[in-house]
Amino acid sequence: MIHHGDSVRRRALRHAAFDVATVRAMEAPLLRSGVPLMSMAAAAAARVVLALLDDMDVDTHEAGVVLLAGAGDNGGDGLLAGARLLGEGVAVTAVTVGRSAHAAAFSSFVRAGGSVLVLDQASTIPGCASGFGAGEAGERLHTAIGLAQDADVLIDAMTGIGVSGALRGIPAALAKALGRDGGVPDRPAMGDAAHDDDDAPLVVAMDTPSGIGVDDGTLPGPYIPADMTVMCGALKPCAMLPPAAYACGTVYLADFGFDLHGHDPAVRAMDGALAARSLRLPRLQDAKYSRGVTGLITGSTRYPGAGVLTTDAAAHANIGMVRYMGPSRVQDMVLTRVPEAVLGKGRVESWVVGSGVPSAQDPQAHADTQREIITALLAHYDVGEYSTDDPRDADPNDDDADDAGLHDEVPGGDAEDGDAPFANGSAGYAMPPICVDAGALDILPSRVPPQVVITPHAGELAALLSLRGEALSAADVLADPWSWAKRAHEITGATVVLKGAITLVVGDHEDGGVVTLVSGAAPAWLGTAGAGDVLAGTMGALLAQQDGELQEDADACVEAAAAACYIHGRAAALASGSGQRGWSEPTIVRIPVPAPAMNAALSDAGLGVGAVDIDDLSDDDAVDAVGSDMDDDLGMDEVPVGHPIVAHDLIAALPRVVSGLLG
Ligand SMILES: NC(=O)C1=CN([C@@H]2O[C@H](COP(=O)(O)OP(=O)(O)OC[C@H]3O[C@@H](n4cnc5c(N)ncnc54)[C@H](OP(=O)(O)O)[C@@H]3O)[C@@H](O)[C@H]2O)[C@@H](O)CC1
Ligand SMILES: Nc1ncnc2c1ncn2[C@@H]1O[C@H](COP(=O)(O)OP(=O)(O)O)[C@@H](O)[C@H]1O
Repeated sequence: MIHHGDSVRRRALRHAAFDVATVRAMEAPLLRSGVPLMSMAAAAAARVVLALLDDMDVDTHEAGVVLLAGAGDNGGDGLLAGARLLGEGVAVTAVTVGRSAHAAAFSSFVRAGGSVLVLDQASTIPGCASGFGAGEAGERLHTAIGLAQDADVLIDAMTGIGVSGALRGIPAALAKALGRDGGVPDRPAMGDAAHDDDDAPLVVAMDTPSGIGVDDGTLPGPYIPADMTVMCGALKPCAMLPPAAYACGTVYLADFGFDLHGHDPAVRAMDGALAARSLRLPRLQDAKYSRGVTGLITGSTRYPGAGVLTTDAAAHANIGMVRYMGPSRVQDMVLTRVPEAVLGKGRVESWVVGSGVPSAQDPQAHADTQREIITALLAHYDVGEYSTDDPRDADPNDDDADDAGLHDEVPGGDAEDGDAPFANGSAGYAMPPICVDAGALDILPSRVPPQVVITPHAGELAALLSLRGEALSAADVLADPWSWAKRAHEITGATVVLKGAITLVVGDHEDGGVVTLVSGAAPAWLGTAGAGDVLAGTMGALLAQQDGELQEDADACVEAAAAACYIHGRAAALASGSGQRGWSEPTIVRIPVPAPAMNAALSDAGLGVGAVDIDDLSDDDAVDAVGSDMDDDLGMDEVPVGHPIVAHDLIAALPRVVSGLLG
């Protein structure tokens, strides 16, 4: 729940995304009281385009802008933005893609001197050609594509939050020719990332790139990847969720003053302040045990390095001690790198299992004792079968592991004082939090409590769900990661961390339902072998320093898991020196609401609020007031590229990230 208060609201605007129904509910009171949202959106977009032209060193009087205008209010926003740009001397051509166009916005555009190219044969736009034959329609489409390709800037205002499903008809044909037919934008992440093809126009999307899944973050068909998106009023889920977030480019959020109070976001993004809440500052009376101990059953004779990386990462992520369990060769390697690691069983506040352990498909799996030990441990987290009933109603003592006598075999228990935390058949809900990674994912019990955090990448999530009856490939998961992460949480009960450039964390909400946090703090240099092992170790450390709260507080599981991802990402950023990120918070473009007298005058003139004539807003009311939070220079070329890193660079950076967040 977002509460009011200016700084809270501004942070929420940057870090909370609301679904379309909620955005419509937030805009409704403003529309009812006559606030000219469309003009404000247009002013913000025009401001961004002018700053972009300035950044490109293109004189406004020599600039060519093509605007793809749909028939709805999104097209209206674009047409009014076009009128604004015409007023600044920019040559703007509107390509109308629907049968109609927003009447008042269209007339403003034409009166401002804009050129129009109509594509729909059945167009009813006043004063424009219509009823032309199929041949001419094809020629017009061809002309529009050529114009768009030659433009300095292409404004995509075909569809916004009113889109339903994949683009069809003329918008689909344009998107196919000018953009992509599904799939993630194929661009380098680094350097002049926003624009690696000097001949193509820069694309500014109005509210959302046309054709993307606004509420679910999918790319269901043709769309035009945007270099920048000027989002109206509040972020939508597509601005945070992969793969659609990669199609939004840099996001500028036009702040209309929506009251966020009482509206739950669909998705939230991690930031440093939220991550810091999951870091435990040492207390005066602390010793190594009270700062948190993580036990690791990771690495194997086949993949020994994962034992080293997970243990080393955990030891560097703000806890008091690490315990390592694994084959003797790996133990030796761990001790060489982490001499402070304690070998063998003992009391722990969290576990990390599975990194570097062969999965069932691996020919070596049967020979690996790590799998057996992990299986025995995980049996203690088994809280029953998945059903549509509340899993917490399951009998916590109905534990097959007891029958199998596995409790005696489970590593752990307190070697120092004999007080084994889970050797008494206690309920899975009371077990220490555990990160289940890589090779342990296929031995996850059917149903586990939320303090079980699973950390699959797309391929591993597909395999996990396939074992539970969903026939799924990695490509399926990558195409709709949020749905599949939610499905995995629903089926297993675990807190799900689906790794990627934007990592999704899905878990239980304290009020019931599901909560989603995203973290995209890392540059793409993080895609390197062993990075997942470092995340698992970091996760274990974050889970260990929650003073036992995770067994009580489902929200805290999601936050601690997302904090680990964020800290891991920040470590990659620090280690690589790169300014590129999987996800960046939007720049807020503040748009003061025009004076009530102005609104009254507009109403008197019979102009519906979504149909404000651009001429009725003075510069003072809109355009000049817009730039207060936005630099003229968009700084597109100034993001440092950084350099490649290896997993150990990440580990070395972890303490500095912790200190930066706590400081
Ligand atoms: N939130 C805010 O505060 C503010 C919101 N504002 C703006 O309003 C926008 C929402 O406007 P909206 O409701 O008119 O819908 P919009 O996005 O123009 O789409 C409708 C058009 O798309 C078409 N279409 C749909 N699906 C399609 C498909 N698959 N393939 C092809 N075409 C498809 C559909 O065609 P039809 O289905 O009718 O044939 C119709 O023409 C919002 O995004 C923002 O820009 C600002 O003005 C002010 C503040
Ligand atoms: N393009 C990218 N940008 C940012 N982070 C990435 C990118 N690709 C992968 N990552 C991150 O790198 C890590 C890779 O983990 P994983 O696939 O398990 O690797 P490994 O098995 O080699 O350790 C994850 O934390 C993931 O989020």
